[in-house]
Amino acid sequence: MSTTVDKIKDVESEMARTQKNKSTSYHLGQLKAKLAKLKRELLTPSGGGGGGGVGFDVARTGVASVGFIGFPSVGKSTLMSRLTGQHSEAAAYEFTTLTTVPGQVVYNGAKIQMLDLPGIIQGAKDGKGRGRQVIAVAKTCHLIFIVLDVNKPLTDKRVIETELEGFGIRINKQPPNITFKKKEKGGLAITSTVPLTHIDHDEIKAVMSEYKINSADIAIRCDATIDDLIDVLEAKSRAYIPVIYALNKIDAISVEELDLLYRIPHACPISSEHGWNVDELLEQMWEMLNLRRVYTKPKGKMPDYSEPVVLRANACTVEDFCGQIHKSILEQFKQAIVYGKSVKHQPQRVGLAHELADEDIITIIKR
Ligand SMILES: Nc1nc2c(ncn2[C@@H]2O[C@H](COP(=O)(O)OP(=O)(O)OP(=O)(O)O)[C@@H](O)[C@H]2O)c(=O)[nH]1
Ligand SMILES: [K+]
Ligand SMILES: [Mg+2]
Repeated sequence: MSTTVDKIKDVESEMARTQKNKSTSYHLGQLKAKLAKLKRELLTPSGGGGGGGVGFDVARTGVASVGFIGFPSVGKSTLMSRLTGQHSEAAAYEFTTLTTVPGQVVYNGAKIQMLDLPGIIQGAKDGKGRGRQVIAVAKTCHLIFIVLDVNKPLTDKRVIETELEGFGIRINKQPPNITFKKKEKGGLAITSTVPLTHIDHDEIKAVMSEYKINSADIAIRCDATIDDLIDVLEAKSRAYIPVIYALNKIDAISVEELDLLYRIPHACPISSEHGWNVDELLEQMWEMLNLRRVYTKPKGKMPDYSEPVVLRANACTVEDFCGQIHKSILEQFKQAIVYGKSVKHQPQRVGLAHELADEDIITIIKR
């Protein structure tokens, strides 16, 4: 019996043999969908092993977690110790770190968990080394630092990205703007609001049929690729995670070389060893995490600016705020009075569903 890895190789080589043209687009669509399904199978084997594994899952603390991913000896642990004060063993030999090492940074009053992880190597997503367990942890983080050694060629960047993408992580990307609604009958009705330059309807039909969806309304609102469509169908095994490229060891390069590095999007050149530019890295981290600080103002008093309640952008309603303070507040909740960017009038009375903005000030009125 051939293994999933064998099957993947077969499909990949068939795709390589097949030229892309009008008459093969249906077949290629089928192959791409098959490939996506096989890859998912590989990541979630029935016997387990696709998940965190012993020593890899750690208790999550703080409002968000940031995972460190990179090849061995790029300086992840040195960065960890530098940022958090939590000692993580660093040394010149590869695979110094063998498990997840958690630490914490308090930034703008928000507790942020940092996860130093073992190095990964090419082929990690296919099970080389402990790569799968490592990437599985990264997949549950709110932000990933891809740590790169500036002395190594930047092809390393591409390799790491491929490893993460192969595991269903989508880097600095929003979910494709495609929706579909299954129907009992009537076939596929495909509508698009922009011209589709990468896919034709045959390819879409082939993919949908591989997923056994023969009748549905499909609305495409972006110039989607077939991979985008597959990402939507595989939504459960995809994670859209922001990434910052921490370009480490800049103490070892010239100013001219450093200048080139600044052109890489989402990059932050640093020296973990010397602590150079790590403030900038934290600032970028804060931007990317998109957290919201909400200050509590007891009735008739000044707001408490010392200890904000910090919310994530996907859970930032007044209800989420109350939940963070104490569940019992919800039972007595009458309304909230809010000052700040989330309201038109200063102040404004709002209900539980109101979404709060960064640095809003809130007073809860009880019944
Ligand atoms: N020159 C220079 N060396 C650094 C810097 N950061 C780390 N190093 C050195 O790089 C080597 C590896 O550092 P680690 O922090 O152990 O790297 P790692 O990525 O955690 O390695 P693994 O846990 O083995 O994957 C050590 O010898 C560090 O002293 C830096 O900013 N500049
Ligand atoms: K090391
Ligand atoms: Mg390490």
